[in-house]
Amino acid sequence: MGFTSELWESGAATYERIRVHPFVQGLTSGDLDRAAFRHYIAQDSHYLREYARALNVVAAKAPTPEGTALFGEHATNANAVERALHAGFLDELGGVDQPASPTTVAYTNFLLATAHTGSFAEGLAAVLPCYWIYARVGADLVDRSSPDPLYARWIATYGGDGFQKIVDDVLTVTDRHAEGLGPAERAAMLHHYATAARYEWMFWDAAHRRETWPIPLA
Ligand SMILES: Cc1ncc(CN)c(N)n1
Repeated sequence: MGFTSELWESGAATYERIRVHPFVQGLTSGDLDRAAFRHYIAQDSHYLREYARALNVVAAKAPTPEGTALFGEHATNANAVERALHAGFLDELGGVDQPASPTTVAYTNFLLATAHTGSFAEGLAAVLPCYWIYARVGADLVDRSSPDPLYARWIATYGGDGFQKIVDDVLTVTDRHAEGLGPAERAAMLHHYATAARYEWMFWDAAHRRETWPIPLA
């Protein structure tokens, strides 16, 4: 691996905190409160809609036709495949109509702002933790899976070879693109990656706390 190993290092301490977070540990032990999982899935539906938008912006800025096709396809997947998975969960858990939480809004605004205002490299670094951290969490949990069939399904999705292949493709694009970048752009990538990794921790934590807005809309 090339520059992506530096990116991973910039979020490694955050990843360790994600790995031991009670939400993540509760998925594999089966002890996670179903209400927290339901909250997470509902928030993730909001998240994925905006994430797909950010991916489409990254796709538009990609310097090669292959890059444009790859991220465009992933945007479609985030909208279609992952959201269909979530719809299945919500069917079983009971649908929930909740507004995007403060953490969901902050994370998705960060992704969209970085993708729109930054270079291709910057947008790429911002969207990368969403891919990579989920693949790592899935890989860490897949052997133990979960006694809860719903959580086992979630773990199998992100711990499976199909998701890993998607992530490997993005890591290859990232390493290749980073070869031609100077120190300033690499530093910006490290910063955006580490920021998005922290938002990933916050997303699990917000679901665990079932975060809502402290003040309702009037
Ligand atoms: C918050 C979040 N981060 C990552 C993923 C995996 N695509 C997701 N579904 N949700």
